[in-house]
Amino acid sequence: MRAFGRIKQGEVHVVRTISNNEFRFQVPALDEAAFLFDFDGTLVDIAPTPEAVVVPDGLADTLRQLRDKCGDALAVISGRPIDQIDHFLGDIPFAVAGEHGIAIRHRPGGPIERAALPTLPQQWLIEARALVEMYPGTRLEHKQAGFVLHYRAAPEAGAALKKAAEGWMHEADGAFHLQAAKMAWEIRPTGVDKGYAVSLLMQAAPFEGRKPVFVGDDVTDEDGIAAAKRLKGVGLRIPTDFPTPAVFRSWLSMLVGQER
Ligand SMILES: O=P(O)(O)OC[C@H]1O[C@H](O[C@H]2O[C@H](CO)[C@@H](O)[C@H](O)[C@H]2O)[C@H](O)[C@@H](O)[C@@H]1O
Repeated sequence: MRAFGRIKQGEVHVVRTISNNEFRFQVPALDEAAFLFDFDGTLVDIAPTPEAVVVPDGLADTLRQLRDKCGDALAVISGRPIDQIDHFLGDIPFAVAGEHGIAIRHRPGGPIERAALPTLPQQWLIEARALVEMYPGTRLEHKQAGFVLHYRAAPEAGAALKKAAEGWMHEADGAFHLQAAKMAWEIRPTGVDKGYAVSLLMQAAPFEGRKPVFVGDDVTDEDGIAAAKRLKGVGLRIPTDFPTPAVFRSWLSMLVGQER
């Protein structure tokens, strides 16, 4: 499904899909806005595995144009580590926040700043490795500060993985928490989220003084959406405001003036 029309009345955007559904929201003008986008399920479609994601034709060009038109104020805020966003998007975003805000690179070529957080208990990793061995099709994605148990290829294993993770969270006594993700459970240190990343990025150039427009699709994105709204900006979610990533991308290309 793709958007095929947009009416802009002042700052009100109306996206109409081929099936004639209508989505309305307000977005600041490009010279007043800062854009902070989630990656998986927002800029790109969900794929069977994290590596299988495809950056659709035209997206890089659209994002470059957007960055150009909003004074460089374009960031990607992802649950993925920063190097994976670099792999898919290269130098397109000005800033990148990875691991849900734990790692932030504020400017192109700049250092990656990591939040100081509790160290992941190695015993959980050992147990997680054993667990994914027990359930074929599941997989472990190890991040620096936590890990993800994926069950997209083995949906029937989701409940068992969750139960194990809940046991670890009981031991963690609040230092870590369990995040529901898309066909996955993520174990993350408590204290940093995408809202923190939005707030931090918005404190410095080229984002400072602009109104944040955050777009995401998952539970973890709700913190980014809330932070953008707190900062007098806009928080939009797929599927509430855009039915699919494809419609979101169509809207983006219309926003920068390449009507599709
Ligand atoms: O914050 P995001 O940029 O949306 O990243 C969220 C997680 O995305 C990845 O997993 C999800 O997307 C995969 C590719 O579409 C999919 O196969 C998987 O089932 C999803 O859970 C990534 O692997 C995670 O590290 C991110 O936290």
